Amino acid sequence: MANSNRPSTAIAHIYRGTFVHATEQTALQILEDALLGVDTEGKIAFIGKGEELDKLSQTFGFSLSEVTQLAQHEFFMPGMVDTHIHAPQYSYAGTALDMPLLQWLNTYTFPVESRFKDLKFAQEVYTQVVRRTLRNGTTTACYFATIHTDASLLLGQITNDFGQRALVGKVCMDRNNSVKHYKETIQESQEETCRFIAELLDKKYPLVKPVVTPRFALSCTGALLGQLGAIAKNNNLHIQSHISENMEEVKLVKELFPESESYTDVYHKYNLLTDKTVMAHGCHLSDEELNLFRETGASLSHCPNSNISLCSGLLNVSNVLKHKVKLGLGTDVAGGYSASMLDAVRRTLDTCKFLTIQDPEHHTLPFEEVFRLATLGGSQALSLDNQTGNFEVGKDFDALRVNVAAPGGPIDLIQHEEPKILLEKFLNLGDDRNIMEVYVAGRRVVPFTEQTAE
Ligand SMILES: Nc1nc2[nH]cnc2c(=O)[nH]1
Ligand SMILES: [Zn+2]
Repeated sequence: MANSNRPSTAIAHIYRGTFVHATEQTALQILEDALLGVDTEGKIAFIGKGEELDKLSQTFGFSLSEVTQLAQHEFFMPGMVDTHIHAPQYSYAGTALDMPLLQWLNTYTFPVESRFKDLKFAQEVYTQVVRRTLRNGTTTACYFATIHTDASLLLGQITNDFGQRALVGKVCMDRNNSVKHYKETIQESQEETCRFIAELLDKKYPLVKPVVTPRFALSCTGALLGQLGAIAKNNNLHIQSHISENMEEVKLVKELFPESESYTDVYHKYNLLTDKTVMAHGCHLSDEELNLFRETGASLSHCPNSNISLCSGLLNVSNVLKHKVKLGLGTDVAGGYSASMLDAVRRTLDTCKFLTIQDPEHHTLPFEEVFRLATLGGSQALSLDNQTGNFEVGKDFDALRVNVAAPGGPIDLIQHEEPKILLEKFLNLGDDRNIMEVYVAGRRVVPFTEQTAE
């Protein structure tokens, strides 16, 4: 018999077990013996209690045999959001960490990135980075590509093929004094950015969007920054860049843009600080600059592995949160040597502890708060929190099925642990062996399918 209250979209999957996620109100909410239904469009249709099974099955029209039951040491958590990662730099991840930022860019980064004119090389590296990040639980990634439009479009295609949610940016830079062949004229940068945006949007990939990407103030003339601000505004697009990562960089920005009051003011002047802007690092921002972030709705991406590896600085996360600036975590491959967001979680906790060692008054973040940053916080930082970030009815089902006791995995369970302890163990000790399945917008994207396998 038809149920008159039945929702119009059919239910495709129902899961029963433990769900952990963050909300606006609580950094960690644990739902034990919960039921979650995903509709045929990949959206969360309902979240209820196990005891409501009969009622829910009638309302939503599914049979009890369709319910997938999680095992004892399993839980679902939201997919993680990498708010800052350089896809081409994956080619040398884990190496070249012996220099500070500006020397590192000139010596390693620019020569490698200039090779991405070669689409075959780009295809190889971009396929590997998308596979690796997905397998490690990154359901959403905000990518820098290179200055090459066609290779950047290819990165968009690869993320779409694998089913990863992504913002993809063709890098813009019309200043480069050290590797002279790796830069554009202002006209090329502007025209190619427009071509990149138009062609990527034309593909109508459901989960992949373009992001306007000035590399950073030192790589761009004021005129280019102004044009990119206008392009973003006219097309209502996301913006990403770097800010205040290292002291030498901050000093040079002051010299290059003497008319601006601060590094943040440089971007603000050129309309690059909006509620769809994410800036990486921000280690050396003043409180006034953080206020400007809050006022404009721009967010920060905290990239602790990179900040430590390149000796750039230590971001005071508590101070950023105190200023109510939106904050997510980023791997910043390859300044950060790990492409795993679990590493970003751990390095975030380490950085807080370094600050507490320096000043015992410094408030160390609980792991629950860092869990929130890696999931909901990241989605907010990318202004994608109406689609992803936690388990709310109406959002897309972006999720990791975690088995803390996965056979052959890195975690030994000695006692009968409660869900909060299982999550803490996974965040501190787990790896991709514990991530049994990854879902993006309701579609299972890990394990890889025949189409996405090598
Ligand atoms: N970490 C990092 N900082 C940057 N600032 C400008 N470009 C880069 C980059 O590629 N990596
Ligand atoms: Zn970066």
